[in-house]
Amino acid sequence: MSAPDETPAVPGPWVKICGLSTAADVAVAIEHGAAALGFVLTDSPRRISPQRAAELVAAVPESVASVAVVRHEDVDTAIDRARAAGVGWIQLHGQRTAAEVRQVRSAGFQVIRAVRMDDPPQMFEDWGEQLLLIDAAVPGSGAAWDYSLVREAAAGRRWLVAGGLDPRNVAAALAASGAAGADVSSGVESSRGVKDPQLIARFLHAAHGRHEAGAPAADSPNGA
Ligand SMILES: O=C(O)c1ccccc1N[C@@H]1O[C@H](COP(=O)(O)O)[C@@H](O)[C@H]1O
Repeated sequence: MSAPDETPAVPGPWVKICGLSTAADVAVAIEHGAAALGFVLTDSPRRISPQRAAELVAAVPESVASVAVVRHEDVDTAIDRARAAGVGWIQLHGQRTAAEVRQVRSAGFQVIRAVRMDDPPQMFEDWGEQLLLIDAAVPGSGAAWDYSLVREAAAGRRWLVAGGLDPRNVAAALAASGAAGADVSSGVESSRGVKDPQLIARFLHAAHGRHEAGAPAADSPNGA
């Protein structure tokens, strides 16, 4: 379980790879510098059981945050699933309240609270979560948006940009938005719900501004 009091100190942006379901993809994400790994415990093509998540989390070092992703579940259910998965973090999507964030924190979890880029500015205020996550207007759609639009509203917050990111646009999205990190699911998949290890590696390298000699450019299709 990884549940530090603050977001782990990693050099560069804090990058989360979401929707992992295989040990091989977990290993690639860790090897290439992911700060956090997301396990989807809610309705999604990427959904896995808490028990499967626990098997994967067992191989995640303390320095990397393991995150249970939930959406419509009530907080008690989210906490039960996260405990069964052995994660230290819960990513809360859906309509949430500050009281729910406090309840999850009181249960011992770090919190990523997801909001939409077109939410009213008060939704970007600090409700006690470790990180805010600002997603597309249609969360999980994989659609890119103008990441600069929330720069002012989110200034002063420690937040992750998400929605439609891929190896080609993540560096520009980080620069335009002022976000402390990025979160991705669709943009590192070869088909819906199927992660591509090469895209995971390219995404992490691009987000961290690493362009190793011999590595295919991140701004070409599929990095090829
Ligand atoms: O990844 C999912 O299937 C998912 C399901 C339910 C809630 C959130 C989910 N993922 C999060 O969605 C955003 C955007 O992802 P994408 O890169 O546009 O596909 C991201 O924060 C994921 O953590």
